[in-house]
Amino acid sequence: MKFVKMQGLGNDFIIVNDMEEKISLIKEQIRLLCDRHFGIGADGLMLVRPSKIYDIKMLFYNQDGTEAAMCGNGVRCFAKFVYDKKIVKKNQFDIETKAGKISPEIIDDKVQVNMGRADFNPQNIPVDIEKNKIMNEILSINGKNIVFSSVLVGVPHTIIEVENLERYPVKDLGPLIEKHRFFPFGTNVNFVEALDSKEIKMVTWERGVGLTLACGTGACAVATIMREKEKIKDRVLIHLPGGDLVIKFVNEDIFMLGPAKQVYKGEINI
Ligand SMILES: N[C@@H](CCC[C@H](N)C(=O)O)C(=O)O
Repeated sequence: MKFVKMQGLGNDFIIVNDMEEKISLIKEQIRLLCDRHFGIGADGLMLVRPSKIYDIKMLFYNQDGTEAAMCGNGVRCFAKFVYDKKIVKKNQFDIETKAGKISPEIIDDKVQVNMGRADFNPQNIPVDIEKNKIMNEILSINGKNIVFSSVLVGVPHTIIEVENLERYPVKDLGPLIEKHRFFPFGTNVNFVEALDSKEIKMVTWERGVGLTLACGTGACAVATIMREKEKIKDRVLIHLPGGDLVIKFVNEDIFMLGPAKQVYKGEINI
């Protein structure tokens, strides 16, 4: 199988042009391909498929082989891949994903993506709490009360504001919150330190992966919740361990701007 390895802020992906490869991968194969010791190594894998409704279709799988509806850093890499390989021959186009239409624009070595609107409806996220919005709710873990907010940006995200990101037990709490009973399909968990009204520092414990260097949908979710709390306005610079993303709002649409780079290409027996 031919593949390309790409990364967006260190969130790394295997991309397979399935219009040429025509493969069907089972969960265990995806897990093995993403394994950093026994496979290629990646946070996720994407398949390029033809679309009947938009310019191209993206299928996304996490490192553990589970499918996710969307991936923000992934979609930038995917867009750069299909544009560079001339699979799509225009610099602004529409991608069919399981989270609906996602519209990227290639701007030099960066990709700006219209990620659509965030969904606050707890039934859609989903979160098992009977409220209209999940803002500043409390969950208890090991006797510790944690204040959280949740939103759907293609995939479920939970946001926890902390005073000092470096000192917060992200690795201990991340997996416990990811699988907390409030979240029937699990959740990505974003730990956030607000620097001021224009800059935010964050780190994400990703559902189906663990700690990653960056999360694009996570950055959009964090910006959405911080805007809802009136802590930021319509534009914010987000610092993630792998680098920076700019998130801005045009009306209620979320735009994400960031890099996407090919690391190498190769061939592997599956
Ligand atoms: N890395 C991603 C999110 C990928 C999906 C996520 N792990 C999930 O299962 O929801 C991003 O950049 O958005």
